[in-house]
Amino acid sequence: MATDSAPLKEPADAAPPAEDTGVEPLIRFDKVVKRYGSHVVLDELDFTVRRGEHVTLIGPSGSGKTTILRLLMTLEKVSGGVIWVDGSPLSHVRRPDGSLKPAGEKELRRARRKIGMVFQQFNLFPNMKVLQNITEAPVNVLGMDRDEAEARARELLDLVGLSGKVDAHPSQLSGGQQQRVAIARALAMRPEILLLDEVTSALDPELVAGVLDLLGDIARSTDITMVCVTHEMNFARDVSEKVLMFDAGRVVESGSPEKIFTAPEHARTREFLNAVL
Ligand SMILES: Nc1ncnc2c1ncn2[C@@H]1O[C@H](COP(=O)(O)OP(=O)(O)OP(=O)(O)O)[C@@H](O)[C@H]1O
Repeated sequence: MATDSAPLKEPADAAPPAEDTGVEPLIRFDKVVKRYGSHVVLDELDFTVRRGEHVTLIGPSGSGKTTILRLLMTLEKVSGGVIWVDGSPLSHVRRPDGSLKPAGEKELRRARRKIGMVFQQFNLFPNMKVLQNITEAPVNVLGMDRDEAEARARELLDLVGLSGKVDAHPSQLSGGQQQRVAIARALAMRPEILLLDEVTSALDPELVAGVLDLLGDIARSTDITMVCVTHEMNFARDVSEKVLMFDAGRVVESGSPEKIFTAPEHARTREFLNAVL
């Protein structure tokens, strides 16, 4: 992974600005900048996600959607601005005087526990059986009792329709089944936020609908907050309450799926949707 050597800008204000509604959003990007060398990928990006909301990020290739998820997963560090999660800075820690400084690896690891991510390429541990893939992080990161972790893993495998595959290795599963295990693995950490990064892009076409149906069921039956990057516009329409259209590292338009897909206001949104729909 390339590292970003650009110095971190100190945020001017250590308190998150209040929402219009008076309710602090679960996620707030506050003038977030991400640079790779001189390439500015996110340009003073502001957006919020409410608790329990399902938000889809759309936009052309290279507009910064995956970067946003990687920043939220603390796999990357911001070059400027602050990411707030549940009223606390994700990207920073508070000094005793209330000012903020960039978070170190330890704080980032702690922050990561609230957030689960499912990747395009599944990223399962190939040498571990399905059950161990799911119990590994709860046991070793959260310190959960192994029996409890296994009981939870079996419940989750039931939820994703794979209770018969407890002892299989990932290589013995189809792509769709591997992605279901990856979803169970993310949920095993009981995250408040689930990040989905083009989770069906690597699947054979006949497996896509099953995985999307499962995610739709999870969205409807839990109170988890979801941020999805997807090229599946029907999924975005069915599952999300808010769609954010990105271009060149900024939100050019946001709104309900109905508004974005049927009456987009911005020319870039219309161009993008004409190309993908
Ligand atoms: N580790 C890295 N080092 C250098 N540049 C990077 C790195 N990661 C991403 N980029 C650049 O950042 C920009 C945004 O990438 P990102 O993957 O976030 O876009 P995206 O909107 O998710 O695109 P896509 O829809 O194609 O996945 C791209 O120009 C990409 O080349």
